[in-house]
Amino acid sequence: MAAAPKSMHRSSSRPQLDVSGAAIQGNLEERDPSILLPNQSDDISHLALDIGGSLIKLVYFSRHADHSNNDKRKKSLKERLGISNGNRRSYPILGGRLHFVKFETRKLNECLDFISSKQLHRGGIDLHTWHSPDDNAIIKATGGGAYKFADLFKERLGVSIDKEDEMDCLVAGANFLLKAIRHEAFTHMEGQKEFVQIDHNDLFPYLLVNIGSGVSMIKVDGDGSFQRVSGTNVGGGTYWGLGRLLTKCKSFDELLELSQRGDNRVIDMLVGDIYGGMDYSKIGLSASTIASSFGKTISENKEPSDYRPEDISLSLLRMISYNIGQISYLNALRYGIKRIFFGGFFIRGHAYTMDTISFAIHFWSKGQAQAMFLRHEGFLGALGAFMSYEKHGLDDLMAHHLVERFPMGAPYMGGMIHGPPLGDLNEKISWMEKFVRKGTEITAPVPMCPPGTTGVGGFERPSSKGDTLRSDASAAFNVGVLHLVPTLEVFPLLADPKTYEPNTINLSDHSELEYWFTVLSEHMSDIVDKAVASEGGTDDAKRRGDAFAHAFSAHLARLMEEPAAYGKFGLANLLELREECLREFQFMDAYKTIKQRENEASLAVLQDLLMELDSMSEEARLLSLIEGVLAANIFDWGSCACVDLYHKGTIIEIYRMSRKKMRRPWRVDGFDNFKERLLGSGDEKPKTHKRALLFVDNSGADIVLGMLPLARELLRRGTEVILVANSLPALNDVTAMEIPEIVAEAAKHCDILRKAAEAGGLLVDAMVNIQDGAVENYASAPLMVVENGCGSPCLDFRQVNSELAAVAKDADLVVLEGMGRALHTNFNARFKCDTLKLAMVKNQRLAEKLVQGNIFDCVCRFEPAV
Ligand SMILES: Nc1ncnc2c1ncn2[C@@H]1O[C@H](COP(=O)(O)OP(=O)(O)O)[C@@H](O)[C@H]1O
Ligand SMILES: CC(C)(COP(=O)(O)O)[C@@H](O)C(=O)NCCC(=O)O
Ligand SMILES: [Mn+2]
Repeated sequence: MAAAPKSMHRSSSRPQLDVSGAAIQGNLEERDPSILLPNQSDDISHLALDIGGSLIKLVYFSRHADHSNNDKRKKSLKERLGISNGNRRSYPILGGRLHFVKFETRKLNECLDFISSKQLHRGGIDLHTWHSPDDNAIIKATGGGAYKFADLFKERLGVSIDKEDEMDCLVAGANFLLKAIRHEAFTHMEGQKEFVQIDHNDLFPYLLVNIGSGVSMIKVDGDGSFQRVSGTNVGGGTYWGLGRLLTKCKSFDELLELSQRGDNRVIDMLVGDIYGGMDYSKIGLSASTIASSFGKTISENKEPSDYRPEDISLSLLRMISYNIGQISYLNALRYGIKRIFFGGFFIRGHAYTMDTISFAIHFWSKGQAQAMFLRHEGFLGALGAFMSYEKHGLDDLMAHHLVERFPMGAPYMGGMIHGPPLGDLNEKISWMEKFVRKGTEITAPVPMCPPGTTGVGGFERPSSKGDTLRSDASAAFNVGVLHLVPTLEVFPLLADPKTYEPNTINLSDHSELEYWFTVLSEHMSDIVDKAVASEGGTDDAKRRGDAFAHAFSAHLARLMEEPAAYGKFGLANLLELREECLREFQFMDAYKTIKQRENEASLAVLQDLLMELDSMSEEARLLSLIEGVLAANIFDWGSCACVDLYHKGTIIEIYRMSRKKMRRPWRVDGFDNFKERLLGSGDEKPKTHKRALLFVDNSGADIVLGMLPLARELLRRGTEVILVANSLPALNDVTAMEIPEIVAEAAKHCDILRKAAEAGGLLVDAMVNIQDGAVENYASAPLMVVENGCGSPCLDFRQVNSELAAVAKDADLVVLEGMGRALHTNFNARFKCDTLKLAMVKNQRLAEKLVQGNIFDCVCRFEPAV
């Protein structure tokens, strides 16, 4: 075993920064000196490299200690529900994060500094297989640089490089991405990006074209089964190298940017130039088709400096992209392959490059073959090298284990600031402040005029007009951090997991995107106020609040410009992004005090409500309970309309007003069906539900006066009830952690709840009994709490906590409550069991779109098991 890396104990919510030995590198007068934190490291890290001719790609994994199994309550819940891990390892994979970073190969030193500042080379204390017998740390690496720089790595970092074959790695990386990332591949035609759903059973064979410095073409037939069938020396290095010679550009991005303002007709010889302005229609060539790239320069007596660098860059880019497209097509044809995936950093997410390649494939194959691109384009080799570590278990990863997040990652690019992802909060904020001071929008695009009419083989007009090229730093936003969460699973009650789509609203409709952009922007100041107040309103909190606002605005602006920048992104993702962004700036629970206050106020009137309910007939009570849930769902701090309302009355006043306004029929009214299912009709007594999962929404009146009384009714009828709540806070939503306390308080006023909570192990006193194994002795059906595995106001049933998935197997009733979980997401979702969707619509546009109604209308939708 290697010596343990210098790691520190730190709480998960507020990591400490180890600044011992911190030093500013280089010239202090420099604008952005590098800051090295030599003793700071992630908890445990593993690293793999792909050192290419142009770029070094780094994939590293940081693992965070998992404390979840220490929870006493959870353990007893597991026993109660018969969820056990037995002797087998509970999860085949480690939880943690995969980060993607790149450096220019010519700046290898920056890369070495980065690795050493994060101690990435010292990872793997608990997996001795990742170390060589002589205790030397080993880093897996591929690409030519793994050979060329092996000695340097040994010298500078004291690590040995374990060389992995480049082609093996490319294929392993591509197969992994295509299998594990839901929206990894996309087509790009005429400026339109479209994500492709890959059918894993129908993936092979495909042609993988990796456009790095040079180009490799690999026919892939399966995992580890492939053949490099071709390649070309005219690749990314050619574009960058020739471009540099011809334009004097200092960076690749500058060259690419130039192309966006270019007109290649000045450089390229077109068919029209040869045919006196006419088409050569007999063989299908229009006058604007390029007959000969750079051909026009032969007939003019000009020096290279007489041409505009913009035009040169565009001609070059077209020539090379088109050429690669054409050779790819020929190879696809040669092997009868229909799907071609393009990777490598030459692509650079650049619309024009992708359009040109797609055009070539489409044109030559007459639409038979399709070009697809990959979001992690340049990281295939590095990922493959990472996969080659034995026993990391990543091969078992499935799409539902991965959650992609988009933190403000700019400091990692270009090696300006080296620091750990969490500890560098301060630097992150400084970085935000610096950008704001400079008046530079972080995501500001470089303006681009649509190039003039040019043509390649009938490619009349480059269609990626309006396209933008971002600096490398912000382009890094395209690829987020992949969170590996082994505890996530597909919800087993989904009727058809394959076709399930959580989002109801399609943000690829630009007017929708614009609308939600405005709503979220308008809500910004309120959320910042709450967040800052939740942290005591200190100067530090204000500074973080500002940084959050800038970061989230930057994300919004970025998405407005390029809706597919972060992959397929729905409203649920957008709302979750906001919560994640708050957490990134260490606002762990912005609505903490509001939630407490509302819980207290509601608990104070619970007893009266329960008495009132108990005086009713069964039928009247059921209606009153559902009315209660709908009325109490008004307490939503995420809705602009509701926030306005709160300035006008107390919680109880608003609740009463909301109840008073309840008029049936509701906008969607399936109450009678639900009632019939529960109470039956005539003499027929229906079967009692065995287990109900109640997906709860907001704190305060919503949970206390709405969902708890409904739970109580089900319990009293003999149904086991599991309250399913968020794992992490989102707006004023109640979290799973907060519920036991609320239930304990409510149980003081109600025998039914008390007995059920005791039976469910929710009351701390009751825990003692449970450990005696006295579970069966409880007369009451149990009330339990399970977390859903997410921290968003919406819910994606493809990725829920494994405990929830386990308890769902015996459930025969699902109740989804609230706008986020029942309308924004899952309104159209179908389940294998009876389902009740309850929500008040607190947004006018949504009301119109979804239910052809108005704000504050209610939805009560009952769907019997399918
Ligand atoms: N920031 C950059 N610096 C240099 N080249 C870049 C950059 N971004 C994209 N490229 C392009 O990507 C190519 C390298 O792609 P990559 O997949 O990393 O291949 P390699 O492994 O050969 O370095 C370069 O030749 C260039 O065309
Ligand atoms: C974030 C929410 C989905 C939460 O609603 P809930 O699930 O609590 O009913 C909702 O507040 C929302 O859509 N807000 C933005 C729309 C608006 O301000 O009108
Ligand atoms: Mn909510």
